[in-house]
Amino acid sequence: MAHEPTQNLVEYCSANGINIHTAVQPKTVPGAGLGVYALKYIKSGEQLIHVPTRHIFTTANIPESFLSKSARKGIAVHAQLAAFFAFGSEQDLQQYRPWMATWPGLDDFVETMPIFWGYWAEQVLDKLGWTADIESMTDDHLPKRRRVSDKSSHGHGTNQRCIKTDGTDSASLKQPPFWLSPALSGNWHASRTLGSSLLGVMIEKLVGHMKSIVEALPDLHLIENNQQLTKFLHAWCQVNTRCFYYVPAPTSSKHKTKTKPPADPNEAMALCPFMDLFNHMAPPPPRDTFVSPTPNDTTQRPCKVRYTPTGFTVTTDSSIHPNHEILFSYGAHTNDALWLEYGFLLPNSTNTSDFILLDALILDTLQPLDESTLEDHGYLGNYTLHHDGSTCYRTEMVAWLLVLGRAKWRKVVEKSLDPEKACTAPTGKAKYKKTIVAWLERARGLAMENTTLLDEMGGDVLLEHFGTMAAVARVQRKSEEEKLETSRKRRGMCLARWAQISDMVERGIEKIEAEDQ
Ligand SMILES: C[S@@+](CC[C@H](N)C(=O)[O-])C[C@H]1O[C@@H](n2cnc3c(N)ncnc32)[C@H](O)[C@@H]1O
Repeated sequence: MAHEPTQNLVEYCSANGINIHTAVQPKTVPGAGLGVYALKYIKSGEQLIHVPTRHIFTTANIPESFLSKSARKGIAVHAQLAAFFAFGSEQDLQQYRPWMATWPGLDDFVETMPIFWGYWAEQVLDKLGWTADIESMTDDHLPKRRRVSDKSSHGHGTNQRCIKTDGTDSASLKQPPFWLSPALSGNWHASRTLGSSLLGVMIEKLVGHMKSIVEALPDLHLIENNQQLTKFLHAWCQVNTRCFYYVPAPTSSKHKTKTKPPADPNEAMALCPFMDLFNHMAPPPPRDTFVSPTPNDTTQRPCKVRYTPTGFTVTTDSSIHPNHEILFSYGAHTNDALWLEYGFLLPNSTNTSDFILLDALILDTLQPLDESTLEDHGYLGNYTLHHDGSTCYRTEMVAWLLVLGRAKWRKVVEKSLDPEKACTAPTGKAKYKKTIVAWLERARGLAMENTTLLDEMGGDVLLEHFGTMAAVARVQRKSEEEKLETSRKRRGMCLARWAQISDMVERGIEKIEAEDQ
């Protein structure tokens, strides 16, 4: 009987001096691909894994025959790693195959990561200069109907007919649609947009990476050939979701000083066998340093990951019970960031790092002079509502501006006074509360509206908004039924996020209403 990929990986690790605790086993986690489980009770402080430095994969492991030193200049580490795992020669990749065999398939990313969907996918292809003409040279087997991207304008040249996703033939979407959460799309579906969006930033990064690879390795035909383009995107997502922050230790004992980390932390990227199998849990609040945990404290905490000159070490930071999943923390990320970068949402209640941005809703209610006053004092924008319903200090300061008036508010800020104490009007606090509640009620209304609109989407409209990036769809060749099913799943993720946003907003309203007058 053929070995399971996870069993092969364990054997590969053991043969290569990668030390794995005997009570640790990778296995499938419903809804999360593979994960790592405890077979037996594991105490807090036990070492689970040690990966020697020679098995940490960095750009130093990419052979020059694939990418010369001079060609690497100006190519992000992320892009170099992705290109190697996508297009390295079989001879070079062979040694990593038992490890790579445990990585997720293309569908896992394409289904869950919004960069592959609808409007956003079109943005990627447009920025890459992916065109129907190039497309038709490489994909002759495709039915004509699905190759339409004729760019012919209808009437005023604003409504290009253009299929860049696997949806139906339709007018391409000109505005970022609201259906993702506001932080991802930059759009609350209110009159103001948020300006920047997490997804927009990711698209710029991806496109920049791809263009640099096209320049360095033109023979790959990365843009002209859908297979190649898809292969790169797949590897890019593997690297994005599996990398670790890593700065090499000094190479000799003579050079004891630590290697200087790169200015851009994204350049300190490495991949690491087995360690990339751990799923994420939100980081718990920091422990009170003066109180040691009680012996019967059973709260599970993420493992500690440390880099020492000999390699990476993973140690438990709490006891783990048999058959429980052992987890890492990928950092204090909002659910929007987890969705964008990793393609999943944590249940609202478990992500204490979650928050949403209220900027568009708050700025909508301000006069231009209010905005310039806030800007002059460094309070313009970045207004957050946290997962527990608390609003940030910046939001509160805007509410106080509307209560106190500009002149008094300026004095409060310049003299670092407490605005509540500085407010002499008897109805001041009530007005302050009412202002914040009004913003949150607007958020509640939009969340409900957007949910209803999403719920009502069906058939072709659903495919148009949630279709897969055309270049990728042409490689996947899913049936119409499968495409619709995938679109429904994606819509389901959006609905789940809007439900989380609604819950946060409800908690916010309850919290502010419960405050003393
Ligand atoms: C570093 S990999 C972890 C191993 C991965 N599950 C696998 O099958 O190879 C990160 C990916 O795991 C999944 N993941 C991690 N934590 C998760 C969680 N708490 N819930 C759902 N999926 C999770 C996401 O697909 C993410 O992109």
